[in-house]
Amino acid sequence: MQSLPGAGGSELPIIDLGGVRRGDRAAMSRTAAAIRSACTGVGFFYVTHHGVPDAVIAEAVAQARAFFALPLERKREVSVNARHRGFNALGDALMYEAKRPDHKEFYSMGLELPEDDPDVVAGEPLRGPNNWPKDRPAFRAALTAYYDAMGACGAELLRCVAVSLGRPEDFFASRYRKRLQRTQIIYYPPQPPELGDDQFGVAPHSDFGCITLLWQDQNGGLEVLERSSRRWIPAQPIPGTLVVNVGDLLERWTNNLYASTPHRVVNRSGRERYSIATFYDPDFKAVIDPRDFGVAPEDIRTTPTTAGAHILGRIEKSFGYRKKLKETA
Ligand SMILES: O=C(O)CCC(=O)C(=O)O
Ligand SMILES: [Fe+2]
Repeated sequence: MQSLPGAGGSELPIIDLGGVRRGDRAAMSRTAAAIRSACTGVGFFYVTHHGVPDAVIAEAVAQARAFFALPLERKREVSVNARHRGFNALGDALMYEAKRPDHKEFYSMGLELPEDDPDVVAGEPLRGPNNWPKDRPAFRAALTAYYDAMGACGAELLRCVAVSLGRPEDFFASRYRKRLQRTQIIYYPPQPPELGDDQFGVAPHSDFGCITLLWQDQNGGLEVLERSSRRWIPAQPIPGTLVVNVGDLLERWTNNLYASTPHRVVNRSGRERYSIATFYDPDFKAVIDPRDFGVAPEDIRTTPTTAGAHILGRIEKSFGYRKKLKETA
């Protein structure tokens, strides 16, 4: 059952992580095969028994709702900084050649590193402490717990991904010692129909990094471009699951074996939609080399890079605030 598309009425595969999390060897090979099939196909799947406690999710969502309900000037007190930490107002993110900026607000956090961390001192981009609202300790606690639990789930998933690519389970661990994991709470106001068909909550895009783990509420609105049919298929909400997808960096790393699939969000529910996206990405200096997965040097399709250079390059292109930061620097 576990790798069958169509399970639970969804058009995307549903993969059960429970066996792997219990250390069951047979489950590992089954799950890795299901992951390989999903990643070479549609590039998206749901995971069940993902191990992130319901209470951790519920508290992060409650804190997200309370944060976005604050007056704009309060949210602007933690406006996004050069390390890509903090609040982005409506209109701050423009995907690719989209006509209009995304109709969403979001708040980003990452790995909490002190100012005296050697990589922070050395000026490694995107590194440093988070940009926490001052008077909201419960917000910080909830998001930190969520970040850590999602990080554990991401590590578990990548053990399966490693096996799915014929590598030892711990292949990714040495590339994730100081991970560039970014977690974003996202708020999509109800989208008035008069905004038109070229207005999106998130315009069509593919994700920058290796894998994304998404919690979404019950309102729906995420759609995935199925390449074979050129059809946008809904990633309908399924309680108790996360939606997982391959990003551009893993596509590049696997020399296009795994598919980083375009997706988009339109919140037509008439209600407020909340989601939490976790981009579970490697160390800044991690080398992205398809030879890791047995690709012959003459077959490699892209130039070598590091995770940090790739992700930073994509962030620079997608967020208008970075241009403003440079102008005022
Ligand atoms: O909110 C969602 O459902 C998806 C968000 C997304 O695709 C992204 O932030 O990259
Ligand atoms: Fe995305």
